[in-house]
Amino acid sequence: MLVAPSILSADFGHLARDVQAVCDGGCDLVHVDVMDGHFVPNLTIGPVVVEAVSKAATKPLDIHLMVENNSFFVDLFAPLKPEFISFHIEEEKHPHRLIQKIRSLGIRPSIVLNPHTLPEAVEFLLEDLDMVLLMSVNPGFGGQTFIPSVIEKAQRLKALIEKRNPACLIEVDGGVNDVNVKALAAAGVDVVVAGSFVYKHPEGINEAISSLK
Ligand SMILES: O=C(CO)[C@@H](O)[C@H](O)COP(=O)(O)O
Repeated sequence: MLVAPSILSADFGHLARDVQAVCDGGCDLVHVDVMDGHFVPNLTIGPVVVEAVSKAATKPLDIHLMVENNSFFVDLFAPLKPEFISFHIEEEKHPHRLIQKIRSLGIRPSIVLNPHTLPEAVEFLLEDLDMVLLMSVNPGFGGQTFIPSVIEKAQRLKALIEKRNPACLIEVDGGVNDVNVKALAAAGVDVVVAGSFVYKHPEGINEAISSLK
């Protein structure tokens, strides 16, 4: 299992320290939640802060856009050369065009599905995608409770991926811990995002990451 700690649960007063800590602790990606206060009822960080994250990180960035006007935000973050940019299908009229744009910028494209969105919504985009991110909470905040129906959804998505593009990864985000990660792994999930589990683990960040792996 690849692990992408969400820096939303970091101490923003010591952001570089907390980014370095998850990288030193063995994470695979650094997950960055960009929220605009419109698509979701929360506002987080823009390119100035994400540039500081990118300088502190020794692992690739995994940027999750929770915004209106995806294309504008892709342009803002592309110069930071993240590994992935994920955008919500619920907020994009022309997802195939945006996938092509992200790839043309040398970034791996990924689409996010909210809890209610069917996995079939991305079936005919899979061959152009490197990852599909399934939300296991409603986007906008860290520390929420895992929605168990995502496990069945991951199984359905995995079957579509095996048919259309076996190289495409499945990532799950929200309320992930060392218990539900086992069912996620069995369902075919490749990457988990975890914020509070990693940053607030009583035995520390390294133990949290290794227990998810
Ligand atoms: O995108 C989001 C929330 O919108 C997530 O990345 C959360 O930040 C994950 O935090 P936990 O649920 O693991 O605390």
